[in-house]
Amino acid sequence: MAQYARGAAAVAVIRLHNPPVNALSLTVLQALEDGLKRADADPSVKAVMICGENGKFSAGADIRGFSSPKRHGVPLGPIISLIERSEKPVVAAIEGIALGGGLEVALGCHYRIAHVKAHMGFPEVTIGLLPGAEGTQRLPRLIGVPAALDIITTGRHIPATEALKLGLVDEVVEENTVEAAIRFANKVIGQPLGPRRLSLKPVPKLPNMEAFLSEALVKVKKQAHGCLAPELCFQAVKAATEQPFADGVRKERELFNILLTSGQAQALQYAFFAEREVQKWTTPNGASWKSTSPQPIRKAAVIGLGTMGRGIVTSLVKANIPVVALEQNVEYLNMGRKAVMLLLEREAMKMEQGAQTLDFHNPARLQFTVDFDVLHDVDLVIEAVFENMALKKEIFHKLSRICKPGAFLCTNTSALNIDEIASATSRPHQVIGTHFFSPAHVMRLLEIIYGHHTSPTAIATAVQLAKALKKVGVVVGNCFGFVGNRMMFPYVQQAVFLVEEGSRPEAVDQVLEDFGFKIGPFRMSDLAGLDVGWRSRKGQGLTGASLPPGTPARQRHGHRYSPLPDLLCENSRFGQKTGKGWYQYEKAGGRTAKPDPWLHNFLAQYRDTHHIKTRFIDQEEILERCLFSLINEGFDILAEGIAAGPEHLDVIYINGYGWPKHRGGPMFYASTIGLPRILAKLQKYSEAHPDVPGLQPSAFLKKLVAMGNPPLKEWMSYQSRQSNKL
Ligand SMILES: C/C=C(\C)C(=O)SCCNC(=O)CCNC(=O)[C@H](O)C(C)(C)COP(=O)(O)OP(=O)(O)OC[C@H]1O[C@@H](n2cnc3c(N)ncnc32)[C@H](O)[C@@H]1OP(=O)(O)O
Repeated sequence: MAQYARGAAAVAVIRLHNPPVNALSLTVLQALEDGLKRADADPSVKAVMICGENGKFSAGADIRGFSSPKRHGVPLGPIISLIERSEKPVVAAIEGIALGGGLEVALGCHYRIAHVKAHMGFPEVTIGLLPGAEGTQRLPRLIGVPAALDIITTGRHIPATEALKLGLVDEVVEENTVEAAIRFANKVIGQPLGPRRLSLKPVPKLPNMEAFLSEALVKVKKQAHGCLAPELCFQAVKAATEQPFADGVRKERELFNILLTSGQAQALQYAFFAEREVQKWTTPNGASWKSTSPQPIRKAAVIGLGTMGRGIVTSLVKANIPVVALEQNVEYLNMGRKAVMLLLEREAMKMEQGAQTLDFHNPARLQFTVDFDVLHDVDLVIEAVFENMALKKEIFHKLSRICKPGAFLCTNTSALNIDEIASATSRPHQVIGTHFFSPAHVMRLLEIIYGHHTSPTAIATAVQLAKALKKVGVVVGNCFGFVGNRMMFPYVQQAVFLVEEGSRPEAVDQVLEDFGFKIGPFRMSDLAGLDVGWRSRKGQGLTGASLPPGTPARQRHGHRYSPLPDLLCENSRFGQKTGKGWYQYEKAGGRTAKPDPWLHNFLAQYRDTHHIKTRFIDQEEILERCLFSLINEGFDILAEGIAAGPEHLDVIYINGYGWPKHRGGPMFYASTIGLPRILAKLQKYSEAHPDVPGLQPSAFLKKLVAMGNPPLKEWMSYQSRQSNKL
């Protein structure tokens, strides 16, 4: 609701009230409208001030309302017009946040006063919509087209200081914003309101508007990766430059309705709530976020300053957590220190532009050492050495001797068994997996893996750490590859099989990039380094010296196997770092992938050698075999209780694996395709390839189809009460 009260002297106060973020539900809007009418009708009221309860102006429309079958339009626009038409000055007092419809309310007001710590923005684009309560028409009139386009098409939040520079707010205050706004309202009583009504203002002209808009459109499309909302946001702002306000509003409404019914909005809104849902972690044995408090992390350590360790140190420093960075010898330490300092300098430059500072020259905040004993007083250690079980166990054994009793011991691994690592310590309950994604100071995902003995406190602390690092932490169970990589294995395997059968890396990548992945599986393998998987396969005895003599080239343990990635490595083609992999690059370390005739010849010879009849493979088969095998693995993961729900898999894929967010994650995508169709296609492909287990439909998928294809929210109620395999 919105509370109406009389402020000092002649100012009426309307306070938006809908915890926790004062979302503009229908009740709030009704109360806002009633408050405005009451103030208008009361001759003793000379000005109105609108603010929000609990130090937050408003996070905008109630997002859940967009998927409600009853709601299709936005009733907010007419209320904003009502505010703007008021004959009494209306002042917005912006504290905390004014987002989406919240900012649109503020734009309807004649004046805006913001607290210095407040943030504003139009994040609608991130949930597949556009500012549909006349925001696309008012903002360019207030701050000009370039700034408005940037804010509306990116959805970024801007701090109050930037808002002041742009002219979005009239004043920024450090004191009590509500009191400042009431004082301000008293001062402007009686001043003409015409110039303050944004709908009456012309959009500021640019000398080269047409050229500016064409360039801006190219940029917007390039960054959209198939997402519709940024381009429609652009179209709405463009309409403001071409049409009078009322026609622009009509265009905005038309574009808004296209987005609302596009399916992408639903997917993005699902992703918004899924990200919040996974914070409320639970484990199959009943531990949960509700009953567990995290321990404070006042000091942390990182072991290993390779690519991952460097990014993790940078993340911790950015989060203001004092860090000890440890390497095995002085030579590696110096290399690592240089690389970390470079990363931090770059980050500091970015942060200074946003008026924040980064303190990393102070040894009390960042210390480099080769001495394990220095770790005696840290609260948490993140081991980030390369994937070698023996080495990790040796390190954990040492840590369990040196670290203080309460310290948590985290391992940054992408696949190794957390329990085996924990078994090397005397405190397995404090051991937990923290799988960072590269580059670790950029990527948002942190996969948090609990082992058999991991305590709920260790989980809660790792989740809290993720939050402090501004990452999204997803808690999952322990199995080979955990959730993300386990689902990735069949996907990459299918991509390689498709190339064996007649496709080309560039054709497979193109299909998946057209689907919306930032990067296809072959480009991704080249980027990550083909030697990483090669080392892992050698460790598993799938290739290399430990392979028993006489093992068929294309079979392992009775299942189909492709030696193609191993053969590339044997030819020293490790991907970007060597300038050759599935593609060729301009030089070692180059980034521009070009199809490689050498590889095409090599594939032709390979197929001849193994008597594989080359066939044409269409886009549908490429897409379905890659995606449906990944989704199929997801159903097994859910059935085993490795993840608490499909949202977890989706959040992992969106934030760690470049899955297009506007498709809502693999499991949401499966729900939109329909499980019966996925099952039928998997059945078809597994009949054609009976030696590929990844194509054999998961029992849980079959069960859900048999239960009538229930909505995603209900899937887990059909999972038998089976805890994960540990
Ligand atoms: C046309 C379209 C119009 C007019 C619109 O206004 S569309 C909505 C535009 N606004 C947004 O997209 C804002 C979305 N919210 C956020 O970005 C963040 O929640 C926040 C910056 C406002 C606060 O972040 P934080 O402090 O980290 O808290 P949470 O994100 O965890 O949120 C707290 C709970 O509030 C729920 N929430 C937040 N915003 C909305 C909203 N607009 N509608 C409905 N519910 C909202 C959020 O889900 C959290 O609740 P739980 O999930 O924990 O139950």
